[in-house]
Amino acid sequence: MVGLGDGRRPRSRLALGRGPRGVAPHVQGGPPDIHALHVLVLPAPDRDDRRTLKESRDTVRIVYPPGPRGLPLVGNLHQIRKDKIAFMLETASHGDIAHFRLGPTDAYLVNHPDHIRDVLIERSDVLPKDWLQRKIVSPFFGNGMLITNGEEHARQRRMAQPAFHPKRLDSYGRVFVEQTLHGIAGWRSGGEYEIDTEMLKMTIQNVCLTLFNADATDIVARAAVAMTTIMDLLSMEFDLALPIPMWLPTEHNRRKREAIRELDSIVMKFAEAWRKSGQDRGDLLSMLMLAHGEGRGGVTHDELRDHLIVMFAAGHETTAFTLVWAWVMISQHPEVEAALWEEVDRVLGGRPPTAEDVPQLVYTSMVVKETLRLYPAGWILSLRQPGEDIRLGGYTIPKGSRIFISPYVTHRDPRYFSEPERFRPERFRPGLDQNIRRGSYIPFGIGPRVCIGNGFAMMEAVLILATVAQRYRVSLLPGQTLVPRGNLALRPPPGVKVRVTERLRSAAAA
Ligand code: HEM
Repeated sequence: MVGLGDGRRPRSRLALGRGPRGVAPHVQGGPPDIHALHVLVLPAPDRDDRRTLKESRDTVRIVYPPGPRGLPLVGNLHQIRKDKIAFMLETASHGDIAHFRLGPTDAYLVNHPDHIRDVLIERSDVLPKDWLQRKIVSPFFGNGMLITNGEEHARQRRMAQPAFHPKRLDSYGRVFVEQTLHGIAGWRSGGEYEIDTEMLKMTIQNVCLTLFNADATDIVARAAVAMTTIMDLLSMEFDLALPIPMWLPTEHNRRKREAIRELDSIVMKFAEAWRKSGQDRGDLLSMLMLAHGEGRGGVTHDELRDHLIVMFAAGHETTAFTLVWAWVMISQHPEVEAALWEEVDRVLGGRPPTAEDVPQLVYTSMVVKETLRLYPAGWILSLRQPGEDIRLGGYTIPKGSRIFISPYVTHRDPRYFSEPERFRPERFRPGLDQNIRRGSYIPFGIGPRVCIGNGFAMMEAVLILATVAQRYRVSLLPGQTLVPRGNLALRPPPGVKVRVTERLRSAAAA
């Protein structure tokens, strides 16, 4: 018997924070028609996976780690569909490696920092991104960097890397601040705003101006709607473990196609504009366009589209949602708000920040890091799928199974973060942050697939927070229930309402 108890810990030690044993106080649902469809056409693993899983079971007696009980045929899909976040929290309470089923397929939630490092770093060569997930998102991401594996992934990553070089990031700082100032120029003291919309406007502009040298003013609203539609539809397919073939004439597919067309036309217009000017501006789009051209060993039209879509999609919502949660947390924690104001006033002395100020904005960075701990936009990493049977934490994980890692879950584990539900930026105070166990804090992932936009996002979030906090108090309007939605990204509910008050006035009133 392979160590059944390995790494297991008592259920009661995981503070769940979304109601008893992780059951969220709300229930999310999808349309029942698709669920019915799922039971009928639940996708089996592709032919190769089926063969190898059977081989694995014949040769190795599989001992499953503990996990939540599922139903015949659907496994645990019905629970995942009901509330994914609650399901993952509950699953983690079974142990460091917990087993569940996505229909006929074995799935594992890996929730120990050492095993997480094993999966994402040490064994990453035999743990590529999962085929089902790739199939679901490929109508949108094409063959872009988020979903490719092996040499193709390494090639795409090399191509994009120069756009994220620290020297380039410094030059992006000016854009981040200018766009924030531009965004808040229209604010009225005492006015009420939807902070998610405000943050999305800024981050969409930032990604377009820095990486594509393109002004996105006119497309912000359309892009945000199309992104939400796509993310909701793809997320629904994930919940059902069911890639809905694009040729099926369903309403779901019509909406998906329309939203993809909208975003395609947005990013390809950037490419057209570049073509007209033909100027190398040193941005990502210029690099791709100069390498563009079939037969020249450069990127093809499809590759260009896929690169642009991946960067556009991965590069704005994640940071915007992080900032929304940061404002929610700041407005609920007066001591954090006071420390933030003290820092921006002291370091900036009333002038707008620059990239050079970021190292001095220590507390502001701590606020961003703590926000990313409690509300990591990438709340579940892309699923990994062993290319061979692997041993992990005393168990054999068969080839073809699915491996889940959830920063949201690990970041709330009291073994690695004391009082995990409390918002305490202090844990990231330089010096203290060395106590954080490696592999337990992974908002950007780790290893060869770590977020390429990590430095971009941190600088952007710190500069936006500092620029706004310098001028405005952002207060959450009462009467809102803010339960995070475990979509592809961790989304705040739409329309988070705040009141903004000019800092000088609010100080006088205090
Ligand atoms: C707070 C903001 C962000 C968060 C929390 C975040 C989170 C993540 C995570 C967790 C991954 C790894 C997924 C995995 O291992 O499965 C990832 C990958 C990626 N991110 Fe980000 N991200 C953020 C911002 C950005 C930005 C600003 C960009 C680009 C401008 C970006 C582009 C990418 C790309 C292209 C990948 C795929 C990298 C690869 O597979 O090699 N992200 N991100």
